[in-house]
Amino acid sequence: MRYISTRGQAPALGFEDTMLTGLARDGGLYVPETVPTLSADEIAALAGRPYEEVAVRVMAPFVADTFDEATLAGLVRDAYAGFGHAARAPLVQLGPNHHLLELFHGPTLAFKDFAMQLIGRMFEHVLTRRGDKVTIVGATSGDTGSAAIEAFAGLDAVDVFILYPHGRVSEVQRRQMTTPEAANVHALALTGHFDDCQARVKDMFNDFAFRDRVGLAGVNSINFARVLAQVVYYFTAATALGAPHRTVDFCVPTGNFGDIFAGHIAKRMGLPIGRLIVATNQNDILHRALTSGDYRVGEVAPSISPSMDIQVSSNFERALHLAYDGDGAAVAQLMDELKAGGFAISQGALQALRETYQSGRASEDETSAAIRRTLETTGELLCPHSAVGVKVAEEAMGEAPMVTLATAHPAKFPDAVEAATGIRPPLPARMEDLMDRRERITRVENDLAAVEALIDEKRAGARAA
Ligand SMILES: Cc1ncc(COP(=O)(O)O)c(C=O)c1O
Ligand SMILES: N[C@@H](CCOP(=O)(O)O)C(=O)O
Repeated sequence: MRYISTRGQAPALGFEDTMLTGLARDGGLYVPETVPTLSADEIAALAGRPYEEVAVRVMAPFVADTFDEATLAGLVRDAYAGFGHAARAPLVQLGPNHHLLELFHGPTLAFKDFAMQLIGRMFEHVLTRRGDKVTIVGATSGDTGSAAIEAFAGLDAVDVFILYPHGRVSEVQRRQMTTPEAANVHALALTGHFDDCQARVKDMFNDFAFRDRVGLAGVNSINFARVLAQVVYYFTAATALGAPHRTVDFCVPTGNFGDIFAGHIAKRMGLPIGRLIVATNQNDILHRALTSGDYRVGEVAPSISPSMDIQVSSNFERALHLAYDGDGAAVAQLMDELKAGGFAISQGALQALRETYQSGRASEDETSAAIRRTLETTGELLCPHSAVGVKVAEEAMGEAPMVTLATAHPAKFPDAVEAATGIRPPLPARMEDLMDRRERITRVENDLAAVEALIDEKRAGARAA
């Protein structure tokens, strides 16, 4: 399996180097050159199987040059052993044809744990074999960062630096990042919003001198390994609802477009997904782009679903690469235009996108109302991101069963949930002292040189200790 850059100018790589490389050297994102398919019989055989078994069946063809099946199975088993639900990603019925896929039973209470718990182990395995060490940099609007810090804390072969937007994540998210004591993990509070954090991370990858000197690696969905691990739950959910004999729709709370792009990969593998519905909050650039064909960046407006407060949606580049039939030069041109504020999607590419994606948005009031309504009608307490998904899904219901992804636990966003319902969701017992733990807060300006200097300083400090 070879992976190629969406911009067509970087060398093709195998899985191992794709995972360790992060951003392609031409600024693009790695995607599989061809997507392996599963036959209808192979998909049918996944129904009712344990999550770990489905994970191995789905991922093995993508990673075969790096992990044999037995090794992959071991990593997968260990990755999900700490999840708080035997099904790992249980389905809960919300209505006659509407199901919620609960993706928040991992250690940091968000869907990011599905990928991060696994790639933490993949990195450790590969780096130990190579005798190598890397510096991971990541950008977070709250959940990627906490999941990465949990997954990589204490590993000898990695230093981790996570940029989060100062004052724009929930207190639980911030404390999950700032209270771990392991010396190799660092949360840096950047003055700005998530797009600034993500832009500085990409700048660091594009600063080849810095990149090569510190051995830069990424764990955002820049890294295709992240997306791959998220493909699995589309299979467990759809087969539980009758696939491959029935088509299933998915509604996905969306920001950086990684989770929904994982659904696109599942569809290309042969899973009969009807519609992939992009659900955005008031930062609705993706909804506007799919509706009008114009992808134009506006101000990031803070919302009660802060993890989706994103305007420059990284993985949309991967969807564009497919929609432009793999034309790297066309994608590179659009990304250049994006630097000046936005771009128009060609008619052909827009049509191709709309064959897979539909979209909707939820305002702040609609999100709160969805939390309240869902509690009253089903007893399920939603986080605000999942509520955005439920609201959009309810408006888009069709003939096929609908699965809305519940991307985080309500206890990560207690203020928004309490404001909507009067109920303040408690943290699980193992985290109940989170609010009493000591925080390490490091501020940094939104400036590439300042961020790189801070990372250099902390790495030097760690080496001296
Ligand atoms: C809770 C939650 N929901 C939804 C999203 C959006 O997912 P994606 O960025 O993959 O579109 C995020 C951020 O990634 C998130 O943390
Ligand atoms: N919502 C995310 C933003 C980063 O997304 P990623 O999937 O590219 O890591 C977060 O919680 O950090």
